[in-house]
Amino acid sequence: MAATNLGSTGAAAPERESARGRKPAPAAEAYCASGACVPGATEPAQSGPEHVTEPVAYDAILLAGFGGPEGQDDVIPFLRNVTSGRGIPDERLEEVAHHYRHFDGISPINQQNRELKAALEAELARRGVELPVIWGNRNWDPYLNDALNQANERGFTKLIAIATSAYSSYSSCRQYREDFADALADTGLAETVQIDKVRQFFDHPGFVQPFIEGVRDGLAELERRVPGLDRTNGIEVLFATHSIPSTDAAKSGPAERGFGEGGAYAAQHRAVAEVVMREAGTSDVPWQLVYQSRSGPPSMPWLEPDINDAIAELPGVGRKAVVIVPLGFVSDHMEVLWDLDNEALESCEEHGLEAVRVPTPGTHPAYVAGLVDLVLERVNGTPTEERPAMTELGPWYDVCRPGCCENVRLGFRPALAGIAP
Ligand SMILES: CC1=C(CCC(=O)O)c2cc3nc(cc4[nH]c(cc5[nH]c(cc1n2)c(C)c5CCC(=O)O)c(CCC(=O)O)c4C)C(CCC(=O)O)=C3C
Ligand SMILES: [Fe+2]
Repeated sequence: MAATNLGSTGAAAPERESARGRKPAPAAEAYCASGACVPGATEPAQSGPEHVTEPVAYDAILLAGFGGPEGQDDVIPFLRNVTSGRGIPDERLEEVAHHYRHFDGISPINQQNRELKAALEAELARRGVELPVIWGNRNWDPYLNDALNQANERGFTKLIAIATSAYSSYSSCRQYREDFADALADTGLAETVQIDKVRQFFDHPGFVQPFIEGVRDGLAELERRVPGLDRTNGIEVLFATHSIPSTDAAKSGPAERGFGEGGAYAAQHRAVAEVVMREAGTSDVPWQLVYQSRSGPPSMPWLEPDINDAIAELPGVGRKAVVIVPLGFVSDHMEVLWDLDNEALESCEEHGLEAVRVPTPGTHPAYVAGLVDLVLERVNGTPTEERPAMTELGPWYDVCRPGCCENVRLGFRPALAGIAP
């Protein structure tokens, strides 16, 4: 999270272990579970379909979250899990811990995922879809391993995963895929359980709709608060997302598609922001994409500008009010509560700017229904041209392309739901 400095202690690309201290899965069978594999082949497939357009009889949905601490005693063990393999001493972790300490050591993220799970179950029931939802986290209890053991006990062998993360990058896509492979290896289920994953949903209407409503309502609220506010000059819409190391950004998305600086990660955010401004009927209002929550050593370049630096510039160009849109986030977790509602809103106050922060999708009915649509797309094998996507970049891949979202700093780990590099 913001203003921390968590460089590793220097060991270059250390051998990574899972949070549970086991070695990663061997590659071949891991790739086969993605459906991208040639039957009988011993080497991972080098090519395969972008979209799976054959129906698949899934047994259950795997809701994969980030995980967060739920009490003061959980905080350091949780941070050790998140930073596992980077050799960061506990004293440095305490710097990050103070955000969590401030909220009694409780991240809201697990409760938000419990609520999302319940909302998904209700929507599935409403539509008569008989797919149970199993929830597991990358970094905290209930872990992905627990979810897979539970799936196995219930006799489920084909799982369709939803990761609570919308865009393409190492942290927001590939790391989930790697952790699926690790969890199958840890639980000894790599031979029996198949995990596929729904496409990244940054431009799915269900994810975008809540932001469209949020921008519309946020602007109306500012116009109420500041009489005579000039929309074309007085307001700035700041689309905020998690900063990532520039090297990760450059590697985000399939290697063969040139997305320019910031890679697919920045391109997807820019494209969605444009759609939101158009659909909210606010194309006359100035906007920009800004980044938050950087960590790592200052010597390492991360995506910029930082939201607080961007805010500081606004009074100089005549802005009196700001709409902050947490475009990179699916729920009001710590990054939103601390880095936006605490730090960014404080920056606005310091610079004399009226500000509103619009809601994240959370359990918005459109978002929940959209996630169910994404699952049904895979159950039914929906043809590419029938898949909704609000930007020209999508509909994104069901099966990630070779080398997609690789992490050059941490090195290669096998991943599910993709084709081998
Ligand atoms: C793109 C992105 C998302 C959005 C996509 C998604 O939603 O998945 C995201 C989400 C989240 N990140 C979270 C927490 C943390 N992220 C960390 C570290 C990092 N995140 C990164 C990126 C992202 N992170 C990166 C590049 C690092 C540096 C690691 C490295 O060098 O490779 C650290 C370690 C300390 C630090 O470095 O600050 C923590 C504690 C929580 C939980 C919040 C809660 O508890 O409510 C959530 C949802
Ligand atoms: Fe993070």
